[in-house]
Amino acid sequence: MTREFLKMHGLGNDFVVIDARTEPYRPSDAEVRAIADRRTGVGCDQFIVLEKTDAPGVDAFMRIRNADGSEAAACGNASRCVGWLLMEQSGRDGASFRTAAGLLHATRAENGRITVDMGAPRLDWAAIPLASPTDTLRVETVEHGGFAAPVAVNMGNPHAVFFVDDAEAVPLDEVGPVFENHPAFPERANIEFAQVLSPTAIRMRVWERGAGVTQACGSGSCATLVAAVRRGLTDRKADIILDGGTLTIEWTEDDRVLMTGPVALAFSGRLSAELVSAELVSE
Ligand SMILES: N[C@H](CCC[C@H](N)C(=O)O)C(=O)O
Repeated sequence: MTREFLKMHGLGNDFVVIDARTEPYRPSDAEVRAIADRRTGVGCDQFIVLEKTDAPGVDAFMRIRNADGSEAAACGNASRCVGWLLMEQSGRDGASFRTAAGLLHATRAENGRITVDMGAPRLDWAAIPLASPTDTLRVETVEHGGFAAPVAVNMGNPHAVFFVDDAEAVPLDEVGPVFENHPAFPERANIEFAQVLSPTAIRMRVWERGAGVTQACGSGSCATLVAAVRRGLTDRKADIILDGGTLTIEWTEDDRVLMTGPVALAFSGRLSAELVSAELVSE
């Protein structure tokens, strides 16, 4: 059995997308890792499967898997790509789809960009989650390597946002995994390093849980804006300047986080039967 896929990305954060709404598909961790492999597979940061849902007005359930096979409940860049795909298929200017974190709504924005309402941030220590009761505005237990205590934010997935003077100088490959796997984060965490440039602009680089350094992180950009506002560093709407480009994030007064940015469809293809049953191959 082979599977058609689409290769998409949001600012270089790339995805293999499979529409399994008519033929269910629940790949094993090994299959996901094999498909995500940049030499022997298609290569991607996240593997996205659209699953059938009977909920009225909801077009699909979006299953998110990191390159390491782990499942995540939010992926902002993939949400924009899936929102665009669903709108292209329906001919409508909006799409609603569900993730493990809740219901998302995508709409068209100007210049071919897509806006996704990523919902309300979760700010309580237990919602991040953190290992013990902690002030999420300054998580002291995570201090390491000269980096001041981060802000913890959950956007459906856990994030730790470190504010730094120079984002370019952060040794991501060295400190990323230390913080991702820090015992303060029982479900691990996505790690953002943010340099505030102005009240409406932040330079941010990211080490993603389950994927490592990526060109962009949509949920991480949302978490970064929320963290900056909580610290009084920016306005409630700002541009997040990532390695792969810029996202515009707004934390509205009625507690919704709106993310706007581009989407791209790079190519389509077909997974070989060997790749789809990678578990057999890797045994
Ligand atoms: N690595 C994330 C999932 C992908 C998030 C990112 N690609 C985005 O655009 O939000 C996690 O394990 O929570």
